[in-house]
Amino acid sequence: MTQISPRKIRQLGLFVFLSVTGFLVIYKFSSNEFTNYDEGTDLDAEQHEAAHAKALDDISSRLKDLEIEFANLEARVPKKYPQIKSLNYLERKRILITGGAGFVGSHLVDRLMFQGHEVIVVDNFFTGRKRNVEHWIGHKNFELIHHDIVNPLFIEVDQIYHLASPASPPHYMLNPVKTIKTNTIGTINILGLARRVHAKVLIASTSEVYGDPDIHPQPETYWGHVNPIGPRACYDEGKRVSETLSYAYAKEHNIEVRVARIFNTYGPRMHMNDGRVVSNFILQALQNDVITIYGSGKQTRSFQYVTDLVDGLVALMASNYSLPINLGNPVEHTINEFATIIKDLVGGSGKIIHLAEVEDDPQRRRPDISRAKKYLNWEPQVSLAVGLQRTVDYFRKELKKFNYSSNNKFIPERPA
Ligand SMILES: O=c1ccn([C@@H]2O[C@H](COP(=O)(O)OP(=O)(O)O[C@H]3OC[C@@H](O)[C@H](O)[C@H]3O)[C@@H](O)[C@H]2O)c(=O)[nH]1
Repeated sequence: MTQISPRKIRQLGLFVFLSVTGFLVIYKFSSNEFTNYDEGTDLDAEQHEAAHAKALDDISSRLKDLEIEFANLEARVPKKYPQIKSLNYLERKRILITGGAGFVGSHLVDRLMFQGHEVIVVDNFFTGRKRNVEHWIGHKNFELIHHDIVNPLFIEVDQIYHLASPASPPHYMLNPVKTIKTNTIGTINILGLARRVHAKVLIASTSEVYGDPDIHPQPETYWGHVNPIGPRACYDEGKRVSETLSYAYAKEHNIEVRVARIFNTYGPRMHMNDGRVVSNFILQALQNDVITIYGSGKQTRSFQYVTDLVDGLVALMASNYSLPINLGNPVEHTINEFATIIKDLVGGSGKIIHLAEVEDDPQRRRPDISRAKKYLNWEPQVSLAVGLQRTVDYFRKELKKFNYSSNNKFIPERPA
């Protein structure tokens, strides 16, 4: 497409503006004449009004045409993109990210785009959002496809990061059958694609495969303690099948798979409606609302900042290590402690309260990251204090946008 400079666009805008104004002046002038002439004739008022209405219709349809023309011209103004590395033909890869418009996916998109690769995002926008990747839309290295991976996909790629699935408990519990389909049929479709085009594939699994663990911290060799018919089963069993499928395809069809078991992750671009503990507590504190702990608050979690996870995912894809690898931050906190950390960081006058506990809520969770350290030379770099501050800043801005369009308080989501 021909590129037009912003200066030329401004000139064209001015031209359109002058044309419309000129048109209106001429119309006014001629309609006065018409009225004057009219006074001296037998034209009745009805004809007179009809003539005016027609002229107005003509003007408004011409204005619409000009608006469309102007929008087309605007679309041709080259967009400013973040600076990316330039890779030669051999180094540059075509990389598919399923769920690439989601929270984690979009940060991975940024990383791979900055590295100079071609990135194709596939998302059904169930929990992903266009605005997470909008800064790349139109870039020659970037493509966004609205597609649900429950349906097969036919494209040519070198690598696939398979991240598509709702990850927050209230979201994956909302439509459990769909969550199972995404993690089973969706994974089959992705592994089938990897097989056809000989792509290396990384499957995003989860710490939830360990269920409510009776081994602590959790090494990858632990087989887990999962309730197969509980409310979380659609996700944790779905991900377990996803892992099983990966190794079955690797064995039977000789494809290269990588499996990341992702522990609790937080950071900017989490949805305000995410419903997980980090976004809920921050949003509650920012709005001087009560901070809602589910159950006793003695359950523990270990939180990793999203860019640390992205480092781990990219290192895992690049590695030769094919068994599952935990990616998480081993610094562990009770949810009670975490509520106090957020309250101290954000301030806010809301009390910390306890609500009913969530069914099958894992009581302890902390990754053993010896494998990641040994095989990927990876460990988290961003402290909780730094990561949380960035996340609080992000949600503060999001709330401002929300309050701009609504005067209501934002109420974070809860599991059903
Ligand atoms: O408002 C809240 C939200 C959550 N919680 C509690 O905080 C803890 C963490 O809950 P979250 O919803 O953030 O996340 P969970 O650890 O239950 O699940 C997560 O685990 C790992 C990831 O792979 C998944 O994305 C997600 O399923 C739980 O004990 C939960 O009950 C609260 O006390 N209050």
